[in-house]
Amino acid sequence: MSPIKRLSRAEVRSVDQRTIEEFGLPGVALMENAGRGVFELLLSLKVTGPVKICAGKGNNGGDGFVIARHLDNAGIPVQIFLLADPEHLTGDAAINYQVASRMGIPIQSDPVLSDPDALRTFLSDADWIVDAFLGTGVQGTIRPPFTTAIQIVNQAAGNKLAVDLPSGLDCDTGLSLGDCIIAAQTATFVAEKKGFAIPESKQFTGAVHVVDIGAPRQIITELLQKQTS
Ligand SMILES: NC(=O)C1=CN([C@@H]2O[C@H](COP(=O)(O)OP(=O)(O)OC[C@H]3O[C@@H](n4cnc5c(N)ncnc54)[C@H](O)[C@@H]3O)[C@@H](O)[C@H]2O)[C@H](O)CC1
Ligand SMILES: [K+]
Repeated sequence: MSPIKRLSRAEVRSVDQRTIEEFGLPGVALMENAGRGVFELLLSLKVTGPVKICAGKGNNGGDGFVIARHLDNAGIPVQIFLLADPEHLTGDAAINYQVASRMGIPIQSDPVLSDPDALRTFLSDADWIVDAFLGTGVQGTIRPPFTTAIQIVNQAAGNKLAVDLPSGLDCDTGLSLGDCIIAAQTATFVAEKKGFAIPESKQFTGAVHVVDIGAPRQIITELLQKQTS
């Protein structure tokens, strides 16, 4: 069996950048493929809903908005909790927030988690909880209010699916950055992350699924060849 392809945080973020800058594919197309891939994984996991999307301020949250749109289109009940101010969303995440909002998908936002009980209530009837708080943009120890939000998600009963990586996992070391989502399933984009090779990461990732987001294969091949050279 060929060795599992794994990329570092810097490598996988370069895939995004090179796809957009060298090949000209808009980032929102990558986000669409990412979100669609997670939606299809949820279907394969026999999701019935309600699905609760926990979204952050960056493109990991943006993936969450795409996932919500496809679930809503499929008639599966879905709601979004945004741990950010919608006004502060930018780029592809802002685009997909706007679409989800205009579709009437219920969205509650609380940028500083002023009401933790509202998040507990939001999660209390979840079939699946989708962790779209933080992805490869994380650096350093997890900061409030994500520390409390991650703890509340971990205490909730629903099945957890992490988008790209469990929020709070260092994708290069495979270790927790203080607080980390404990997921049953992780849908990771482009390739497994370097840290997933560390056995300790399994307690956070659960079962890992690689989602192809349509980045040109040359970029990934070059990165993997550099690793072996
Ligand atoms: N090629 C790909 O893999 C694609 C990935 N996509 C998704 O994009 C995210 C990465 O998005 P980015 O906007 O760069 O960052 P995040 O959303 O992960 O987080 C940014 C957010 O987090 C805050 N933050 C940073 N460090 C900390 C910390 N220690 N504690 C708390 N908060 C922190 C920061 O302020 C930002 O607000 C990737 O994971 C994928 O999900 C694309 O959608 C498709 C292509
Ligand atoms: K995540």
